Order: sequence, then structure tokens, then C-alpha cells
Amino acid sequence: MARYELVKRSVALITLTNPPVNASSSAVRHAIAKSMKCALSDPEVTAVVICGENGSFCGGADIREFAGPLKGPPLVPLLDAIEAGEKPVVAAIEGVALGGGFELALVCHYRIAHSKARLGFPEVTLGILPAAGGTQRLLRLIGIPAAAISLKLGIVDQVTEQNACEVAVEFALRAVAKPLLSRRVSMLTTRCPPDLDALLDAVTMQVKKKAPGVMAPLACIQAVRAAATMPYYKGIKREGELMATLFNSGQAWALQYCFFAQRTAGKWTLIRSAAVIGLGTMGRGIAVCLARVGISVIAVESEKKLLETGRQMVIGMLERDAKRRGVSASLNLFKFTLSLHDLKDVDLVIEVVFEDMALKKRVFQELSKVCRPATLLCTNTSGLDVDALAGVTDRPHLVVGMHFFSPAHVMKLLEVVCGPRSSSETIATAMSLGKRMGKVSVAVGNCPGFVRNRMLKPYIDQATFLLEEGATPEQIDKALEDFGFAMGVFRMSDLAGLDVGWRVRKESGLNGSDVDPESPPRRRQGRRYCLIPDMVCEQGRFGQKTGGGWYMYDKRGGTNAKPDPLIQNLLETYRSKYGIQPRNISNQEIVERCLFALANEGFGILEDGMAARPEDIDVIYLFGYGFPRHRGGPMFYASMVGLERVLKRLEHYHQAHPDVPHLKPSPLLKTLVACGIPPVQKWREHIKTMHSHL
Ligand SMILES: CCCCCCCCCCCCC[C@H](O)CC(=O)SCCNC(=O)CCNC(=O)[C@H](O)C(C)(C)COP(=O)(O)OP(=O)(O)OC[C@H]1O[C@@H](n2cnc3c(N)ncnc32)[C@H](O)[C@@H]1OP(=O)(O)O
Repeated sequence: MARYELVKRSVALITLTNPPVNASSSAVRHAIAKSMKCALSDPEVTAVVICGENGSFCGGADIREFAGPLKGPPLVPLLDAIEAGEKPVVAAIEGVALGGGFELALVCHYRIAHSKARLGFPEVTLGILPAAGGTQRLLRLIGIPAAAISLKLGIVDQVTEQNACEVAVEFALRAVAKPLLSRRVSMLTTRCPPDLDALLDAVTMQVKKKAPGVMAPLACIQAVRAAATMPYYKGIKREGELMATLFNSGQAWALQYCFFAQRTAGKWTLIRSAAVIGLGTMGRGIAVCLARVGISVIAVESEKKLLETGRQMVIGMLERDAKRRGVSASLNLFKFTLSLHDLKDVDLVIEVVFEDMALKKRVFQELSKVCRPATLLCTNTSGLDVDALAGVTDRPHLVVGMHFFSPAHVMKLLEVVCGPRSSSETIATAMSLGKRMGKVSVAVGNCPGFVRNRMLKPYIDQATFLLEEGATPEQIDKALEDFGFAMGVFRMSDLAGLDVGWRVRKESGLNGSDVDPESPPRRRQGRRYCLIPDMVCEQGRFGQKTGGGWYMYDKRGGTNAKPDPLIQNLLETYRSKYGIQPRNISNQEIVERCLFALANEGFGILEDGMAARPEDIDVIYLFGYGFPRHRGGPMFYASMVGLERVLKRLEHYHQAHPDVPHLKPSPLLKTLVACGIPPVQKWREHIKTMHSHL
């Protein structure tokens, strides 16, 4: 709810993190109190900057909390303590500083605001008044009456067009040695006009005429009078008394109801209830995502034991999630069942069973029979044909892919997979549901692996070919981590689990009993194939969850990856079995082969019309694979390297490995180079085929 970090060695940066507007909920107040305590007691810290995440300082008190018993640290003493502190505190204001957010800014010793920031007290529109010292401090700062813009009034100390937080940090460093007394707004005296009574009487008359019977503006005028005529400690007491009268009034309840009603009315909610079939890791995460936004969920499993395990896990996740967000767990939204017949009335179903087409088809056939005709049927398949599933239902236009990424309640990406028969309304509903769940939703076409996994294949293939040729998992991972990935390809695969890919390879005839016995060694379906990943899985090594994969871990579920002599041994045996002479491989070759193959597939995806634009692919990789943000995503990275160079290197590598089609430069890449290398934003203009929905 607030992040605490030390910047420039001596400035404590406190960032409020309560989306969407960083309202000061009880959890946020608690986090501010804790962070301030840290900052004031740490001798390294000489100044403090308070800012808000995602371009919004603070939208005020959390209005939703007004409906229940008040919890958490009260705002007034918290703010008084910030003002009284002996280290300079600077507010870095971007977006909004409203109500309690503005009051927080007013207790800071300095205020830096972005030129587009909005500061103010909208409390009267909620039937209350600024009751954390706002009425008392603002008037001490700007006097009565006041008009004109913030800087002229002296509300803010600096207006900036730059990042307000960075400017505030520099400002804070300069403020360190300066005296704080005159910066404590509550210590100032309110500048009053000589005819204060007449002025306030006139305003009262105006208010009564304009808003007859409305209490809050009149209470505000009384608070202004207190600020003008009383010392701060008496003024704040008066402000509190006025608030106490307003707070529980019918007017305040009505106005706050209107605030939320207005926002609720703007929401076109198609999905009120949903079902999740399969309570494995993915299913549980998806169920939590749905409940988190108030959708009631029927969770289905095939066996009693699995259902009970799933139920306990979901409840645990919901409770932890609710605790973290300072809300109560929405357990009442859940029903757990073994019967698909319980799904007859739901608005949407998300199937999350094993990645097995025959099983999924059986589920979709059954859903067609039990669900009402308007129910949307979604699959979380990570790459199977969505249209093949649509084909076994009585409503192919209502079938769509909703491809979440593990862990689903954490990962931001959602691929909405548009089958050729999915209707626009179905796709729009899935996209808007994704947005409602806080996901970054990207519409993609229905091709094997969709976008993320289709691109991942050449990336992982290159990594495994490099293993064959002489590299080790740790060398490849290190090169990719040095490039900027938080985890290299093998550590990432161990985290995700190796068995899913193994099952997909079996399903597509690359491994197992369907393999053509005539295929030459290390070749499948006419191209190079590395058997090492299958051999690792055959030993029951599925990654972190089994305590071993490409690395060894101290226990099942362990995260501390150590190089495993068993894997080294396997690699050596493999190379000697197939007569491969290992060679030294440079980090440059690792990065180029993995990342250029990745981008090359991206060009192929664009060309096939399976993604609408390169930006979509980059967003998928930023949010769905942890591509280093400072590299911009695989397509942007290719453009930064220079498409001509990418093309040349791919040609070089393809010449060296002609049995690897993924290294053959895509025609779109060649076209873009031939037509003068347009910027990423213009690539779309050179694509001939476009999926009708993208
Ligand atoms: C005996 C009894 C004693 C009683 C004493 C009681 C003492 C109580 C404590 C006193 C302390 C007082 C502190 C303070 O003075 C009081 C306040 O701060 S009241 C809040 C003041 N702030 C506001 O009024 C701002 C309201 N919000 C807005 O105007 C707009 O939302 C915005 C911030 C300008 C953003 O606008 P948009 O970008 O258009 O977005 P939306 O309006 O759609 O909002 C997005 C989303 O955010 C939710 N939201 C916004 N503000 C708040 C908020 N302050 N609290 C909770 N939620 C907020 C909004 O509802 C939307 O969510 P959705 O409804 O869509 O889920």
C-alpha cells in the first residue's frame, strides 16, 4: 500500500500504491505511518519525498471505508506528526491530490506539482468537509478570500513539466539544511480581509440560495470562520465537530451513494457469474481473479479429493489477497461442485482442464448441453485450436480463448484468442472482462501457441540447440540475464514447469508413440529437433515443483537454482551418442540466436495477421514473459538493433543451420528492410493479411 525506498543515498521515497487513485485507505495510512517512522528514525535519511504510483498522488480518503466502522490509524494525528517531523518532507504531486490527498500534501513542508496536477477539496460533493486539517491549513496558507492558480497562491512551491517525483527528490536534497518552522502550515496565521464577517455572511447567503437545505457547504463556511478566528488547535477541533455532524447525516450517505452509483451506472456488466472448470494452479488463480472483481464463481473439479484441495487453496489465496489489499475476503462469492449441471445459469465458463484436445472437446460438448444458450464458453488452452473446440459446441460464435499466464492471479497478461467464428460481441466481452480483472488484454489470432507461446518455441529451441552444441543451461541463462531478463530461459522453464511443454510436444506428434520410426536422429517433421528436454522430463524432472529440472533445488517447490551434475552428465552423454563435438559459444551468439529467432517469429505472426501490430507483441512479452522493459519488447528491440543487422545475422545463422526454419528471415522483415526500414509504428502498413477481428 506504500513502497519505501532510499534514493540518492539519503532521501526516503514513500510511494502510495493503492490503485486506481491511491486513496488513503486504512492500509495506506498504516503504511505511511510505518514508512515515516522508518524515515525519521534512520540517521542516513535527511529528507523525505511522498508520491503516488501510476501518475496519481492521492484521491483522498477511501470513500468506501466510510460505510463501515473506521479502522486503521486516524488521519489527523498521522498528518500532524508528518508536519511536526524534524526532516523536510516534500510532496511530489502528479495527477490528483484531492480531499485527504490534498491534506497530506499540505502537511508536507514543500509541494512540487506537475503542471497538469489537480489539487482541491471535493468533500462537499460527498456531503462532508475536509476534516484532516484541510480547512485550517489551506486558509493559513493562502488567506481569505482566495482565487487564482496554485503557484500564485503559494499552494505549491514549484510547478514542473518533468517527472514530479524526480524533481521533488532534487528539491528535497536542497531543502535539507533549511529551517522547517515557517514551512509548518498549521503554525501560520490566516490572512483575513478586514470585513470578514460581511464576506462570510454574503457567501452564506449565496450558498443558501444556490443549494437550499444542503449542509456541507454551510459547515465549510463555519470551518473557514474558525480558521480565521481561532488558533490551529482550536480550529481543528471545530473542524472535527462539524465533520461529526455531517459524517453520519443522511445527506452524506446520499451524496456518497450518488458518487458510486454514477460510476456503477457507467459500467456495462455482462458477466455477473462465471464458472471455472479445473482447480489446478491456473484454475485457482483465474477463480481468484474473477472473485476479486465481484463475480460469483462456481468452481468445478472431477473428483472429491481434488475439489477439496482446490477449495482449501482458493480460500487461502483469497484470504491472503484480501489481507494484502486491506479488504475482506469474498468467500461468499464461491460455490464448489463436482457437477457440470450446476453451471446451467452462469454467464461465462472458463475451461482450465489438462492440455489435451480430446478431454477439452468432451468438456465443451457437455457444456453445450448444460449451459443456457447465451453462456460464453472460454478456454484457457495455451495453444490448442480454439476453433476446433468451438466446432463441437452448439454456439461456435460464443467460444473464445482466454489465455491466462501462471500464476493467473498475479500475471497481468491475458491473450484473448479470436477464433474465426468468435463473434465481435464475444471478443469484446472477453476483452472487457480482462480489463475489469485488471489484466493487460491483447486480442490475438487463433494459431498454434497464439502469440506468446508461438514465439517462445523458436526462442527455447535455440536455447536447447545451443545446449547440444556445447553450452550449459547456466551459461545461456547468464547471457540472457545480463541482457536484462530477470530469469534466463532455463530458470524460467523450471519455474513454469517442464511437463506442459512435454505434453504439448506429445500432442503434436514430436515425441512419444506417434513419432515416425523412420525419422533420422535429432530430426522431427523434417526439421532439427533436440531430444534433451524430453529426456529431462522422462526422468520425472519437471522443474521447481519436483525439486529438479534444468537445475537442482534444495526441495520440491524450492527456488534456489543450482547447476546439476546430472544435467551436465546427460549433456555429455547426449553429445557423444550423437557425435557432436562441443564448441565454445559466445554470449553474443546466445543472445542473437535466441532473441533474433524470437523477433523473427514475431514478424511471421504479424505477417500471418495473428497480432494486430508490433506493439501488441511487445506488450505480450513485457507482461507475459518479463521481457526487460528498458529494451522495449522483442520487436522494438529488433528495431533498435537495426532491422538490416537482424536480417544479416539471421541469414548468417540460417546458413549455418539450414535445418532450422525459424532462423530463415521472415518475408516481412525483408520487406521492411527493402522499403527503407520504417519506424515500428508504421510496420502495420506493410502487412497484407489481417485477421478480421484484429
Ligand atoms: C461520530 C462520527 C465521527 C466522524 C468523524 C469521521 C472522521 C473521518 C475521517 C476524516 C478524514 C477526512 C479526510 C478527507 O478530508 C475526506 C476525504 O478525503 S473524502 C474523499 C475526497 N476525494 C474525492 O472526493 C475524490 C473522488 N474521486 C474523484 O473525484 C475521481 O474519482 C478522480 C480521483 C478525479 C478520478 O476520476 P476518473 O479518472 O474519472 O476515475 P473515476 O471517477 O471513475 O474513479 C476511478 C475509480 O476510483 C474510485 N475512487 C475514486 N476516488 C476514490 C476515493 N477517494 N475512495 C475510493 N474510491 C475512489 C472510483 O470509485 C472508481 O472505482 P469504481 O467505482 O469504478 O470501482
